[in-house]
Amino acid sequence: MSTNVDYDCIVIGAGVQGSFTAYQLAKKNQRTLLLEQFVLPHTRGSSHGQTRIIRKAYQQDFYTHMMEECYELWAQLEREAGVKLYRQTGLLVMGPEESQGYQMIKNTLQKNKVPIEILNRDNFSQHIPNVNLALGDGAMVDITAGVLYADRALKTVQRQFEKLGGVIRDNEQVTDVKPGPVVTVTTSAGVYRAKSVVVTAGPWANRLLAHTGLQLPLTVVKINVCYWKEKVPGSYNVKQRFPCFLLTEFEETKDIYGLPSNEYPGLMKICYHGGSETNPDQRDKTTNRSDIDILQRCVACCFPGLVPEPAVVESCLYTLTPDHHFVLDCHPSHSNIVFGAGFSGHGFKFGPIIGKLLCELVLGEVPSYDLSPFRIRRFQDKTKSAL
Ligand SMILES: Cc1cc2nc3c(=O)[nH]c(=O)nc-3n(C[C@H](O)[C@H](O)[C@H](O)COP(=O)(O)OP(=O)(O)OC[C@H]3O[C@@H](n4cnc5c(N)ncnc54)[C@H](O)[C@@H]3O)c2cc1C
Ligand SMILES: O=C(O)[C@@H]1CCCC=N1
Repeated sequence: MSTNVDYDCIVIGAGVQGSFTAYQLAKKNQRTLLLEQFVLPHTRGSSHGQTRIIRKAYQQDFYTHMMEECYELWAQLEREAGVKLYRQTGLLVMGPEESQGYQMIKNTLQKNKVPIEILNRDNFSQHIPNVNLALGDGAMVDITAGVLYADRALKTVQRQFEKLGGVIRDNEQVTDVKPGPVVTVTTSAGVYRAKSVVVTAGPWANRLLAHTGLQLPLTVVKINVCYWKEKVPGSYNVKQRFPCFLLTEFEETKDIYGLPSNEYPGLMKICYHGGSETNPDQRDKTTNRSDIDILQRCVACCFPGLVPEPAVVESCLYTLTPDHHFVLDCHPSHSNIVFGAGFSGHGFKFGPIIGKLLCELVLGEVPSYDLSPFRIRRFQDKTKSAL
């Protein structure tokens, strides 16, 4: 080990993005430290919970392209660790047939030859029982989509990182980051020096980046994670191959999405893709339930086999960018500080590819994908740099 650094790289934040980045760095023989402020596993950020949707159904080609490789990377991790992380269920996409959002998803899937099934009003209920297709809505199924076992995935990638010689220190909050050719990271327990640092701090990203003189246009919102009881147990169950779903519009508001009942017996997860702004350290002090009113109307209208009142409500955080695209970049003044932030409520499925891309940025390699949709220069006047 060289005398003036403790690690080649320090990754700050052990959510899905930091954990995959640390794992990729260790695979490239980088001596890597992964720091986490809470005791692992925890439920205070964005990566907790048992399930997430994985899909290629996106409006933008660039996400669909990244997902092609990402499915392979998930499968590779499953093989390496000998665990099952993905279950194919398909994703039912419903939305006003003529709307731009619905048509853009359909075009992207067709253009990229993703296997899909278009359903019409006559064969819909035969394929998808217990769901009402709203008048004027179209329906299609992204066949290869499914469920990722999120908590298990996080634990698995962290264990694989440690097997590669990586070090995880949890219950250790980063309190300062001093930029320079060698970056000095101060925590609640000590001081570490590294050639480079990756900030993957989720809802706390701006708090960390402030030490480096950078602020991104990020908004943190609290999501009410709602579970709905099946009237007939099993009718929306993953074992019955009930699909995940995405409703691109309901009452002209944001998307609504759901996953088959799985983690809690007899309860299906259905959430509104939005929430109210919060301070991540005060998450439980604020409760806005206006989204739950919308969800109740949606459940009553489209899911007649569910009790239209949530049986369980949990909390999770989104960190939103203005365009809802991720931020993957190097610090404008310190190229050895790399960050991944603003995953805008849809980043989990991309974990393996985000890890690969952030690792490439650390190593100064040409990124495997065009990063222009994710660079900070797109924000122009919204990015505050004190340097
Ligand atoms: C309800 C909900 C449903 C979702 N559904 C989907 C889905 O179906 N499919 C999908 O692909 N995505 C989904 N997402 C989005 C996805 O879960 C997130 O994009 C992803 O988890 C973000 O991960 P992250 O690593 O950036 O953040 P986090 O998981 O929040 O990780 C950041 C970590 O940094 C740590 N940290 C912060 N500051 C410090 C510090 N100073 N010192 C040390 N550690 C620090 C935090 O404690 C935290 O552990 C959903 C999100 C939510 C909330
Ligand atoms: O990322 C996902 O697939 C889910 C569903 C759509 C909205 C956000 N998260």
